[in-house]
Amino acid sequence: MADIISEHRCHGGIQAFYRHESSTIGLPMRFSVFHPPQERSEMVPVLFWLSGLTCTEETFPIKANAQRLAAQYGLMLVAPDTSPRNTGIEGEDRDWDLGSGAGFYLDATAEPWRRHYRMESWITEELFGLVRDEFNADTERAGIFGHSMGGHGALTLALRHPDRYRSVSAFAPIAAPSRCPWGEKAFTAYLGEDREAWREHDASELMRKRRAPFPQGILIDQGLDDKFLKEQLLPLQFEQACIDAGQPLTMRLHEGYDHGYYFIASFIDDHLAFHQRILGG
Ligand SMILES: N[C@@H](CCC(=O)N[C@@H](CSC=O)C(=O)NCC(=O)O)C(=O)O
Repeated sequence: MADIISEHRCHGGIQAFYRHESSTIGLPMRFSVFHPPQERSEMVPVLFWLSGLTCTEETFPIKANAQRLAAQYGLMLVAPDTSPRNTGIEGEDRDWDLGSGAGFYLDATAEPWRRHYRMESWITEELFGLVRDEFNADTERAGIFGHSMGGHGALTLALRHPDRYRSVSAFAPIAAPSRCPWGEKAFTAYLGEDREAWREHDASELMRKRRAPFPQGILIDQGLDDKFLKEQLLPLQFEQACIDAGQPLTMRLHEGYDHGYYFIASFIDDHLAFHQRILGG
């Protein structure tokens, strides 16, 4: 059972914030849900949003401006927090790109993270089931999208669980984490030194293995004034992997846009329309 933290009328629906005792994480976890007005009378498709480093479950509902069109389409939006919190692990709050706010959407296998840092299982199993059982969500029509670390999460969780998610898109994803400083730091800490294990959580590596699991395509938007583009994000690695795998991909590069939520808010409507085309009806 999830406890309501707060509820707010928004575009005829409800923007809600929840907390639940997660058996997967072993601690309380938070998430937000936009309930569209249609949910009062029918089951609605559900779109999971994964946020980036330093974000919480509040960042997307406050900054992305997604509720207006989600209300029109009748799409539920679920945004989980980005990591466990207050685990007691020494140094969990020391770095903004590791530990709190930086769960990387995988199940850690290395100490001291492995007990609580189980974001993949939480999102794909426990939270997915909670949304199905407690809300009027049709999880047979589920999609996933995200930004930066959350773009990495959306692509990897979709590729690792294609039975769960029928549609996937991303804004400025960390597209080849095995080859960038953010990914190398997180994977070393959470998965250990064995780079073979990293491949199972790297979207570009997974795409080469999975061979085009999304026939209706994948949408990626990337700003060209993004300060993280060249060192951390490496979208061309993913584009090449899609070409090699025969996976249809629309990769849009935008002059003048940076990494932040003004960029996301500028193109969020296109992403909602993309998912609605696949999940709607
Ligand atoms: N503290 C960092 C900047 C952190 C940052 O830019 N976080 C991004 C996601 S980065 C990849 O996952 C974000 O979404 N921030 C939230 C926001 O409201 O913009 C630094 O010092 O550079």
